[in-house]
Amino acid sequence: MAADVMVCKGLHKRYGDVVAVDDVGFRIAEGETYGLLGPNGAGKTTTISMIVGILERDAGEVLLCGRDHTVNDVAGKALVGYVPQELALYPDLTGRENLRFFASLYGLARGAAKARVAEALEVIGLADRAKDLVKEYSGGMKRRLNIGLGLLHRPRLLVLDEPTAGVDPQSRNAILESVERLAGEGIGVLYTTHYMEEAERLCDRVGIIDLGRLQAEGTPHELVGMVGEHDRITFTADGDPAEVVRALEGLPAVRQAGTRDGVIDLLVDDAPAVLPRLLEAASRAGTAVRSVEVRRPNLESVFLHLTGKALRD
Ligand SMILES: Nc1ncnc2c1ncn2[C@@H]1O[C@H](COP(=O)(O)OP(=O)(O)OP(=O)(O)O)[C@@H](O)[C@H]1O
Repeated sequence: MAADVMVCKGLHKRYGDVVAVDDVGFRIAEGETYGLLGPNGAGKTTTISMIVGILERDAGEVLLCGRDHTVNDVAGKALVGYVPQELALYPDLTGRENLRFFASLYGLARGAAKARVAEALEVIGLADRAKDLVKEYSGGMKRRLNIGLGLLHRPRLLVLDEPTAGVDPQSRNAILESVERLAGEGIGVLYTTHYMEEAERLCDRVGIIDLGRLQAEGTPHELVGMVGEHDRITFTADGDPAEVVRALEGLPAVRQAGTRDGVIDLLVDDAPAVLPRLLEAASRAGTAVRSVEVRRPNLESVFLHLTGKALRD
């Protein structure tokens, strides 16, 4: 089993009367991408700020690669690459100059700095724009460069706070691909987002946070299984919908069948597996299916189920 790069337990933070984080704990292994998913104000940024050691915790524990990590732990900070939501770039320098400057802050020697800067530019897909001034970059390119800054010292844990919020589709894809590549190289990734499609694509495990508490945790598949919802298939077909329903409702995988505004509506166990048999049965009953729509429960349904809220409010 891969070793843990980060373990936190019992994290707690209060701002006056507001309990921002309440007894949060989870672990991230080498090469694992962990998604912290929650709506605005859920406590994501407060949690990661305590993990990276820029915010004092009221209670709890953070271990990075097995060592206790606090705000005063300078050596521990070398294990973490933190990419905040806000950009920390010099607009009048080029992309490469920004990276070089931050490499010098990390105390990297000239030769090593050059190699790490080239490596970071490649991972974030900006090698061909490295000579351009950052003020001429798009918002998404700036975000990518911001991620590059967090990689220069080769951290064991990369913490990304909503890295794709408000970026164009091309940069979003470049960011997701970079994360996949870094995790493939063994870096542990902590990723916060409102976008459940990103969590479904990237994250090995997801923690759902709301009102400062972890409401559930698991692989996307486990979480979706927890809700216990069925897949839904809706058909439009020629002929009498009631007759089509009669032909389909006896099939073993069909949990429920009915009609709604002339549309046939089925709840089934495993839509992709059962769909060919349904189409066959419909055709045997003499109906031509005109359209089919399949909807499967996803992290959004889990979130709604647990909190009664949509992820993006
Ligand atoms: N410095 C602060 N002072 C007072 N309250 C704060 C402070 N920082 C955060 N909070 C409060 O703590 C709660 C959690 O905020 P946090 O920023 O951690 O949420 P979040 O999940 O990161 O939200 P977002 O998705 O909007 O970034 C919120 O109610 C917020 O208003």
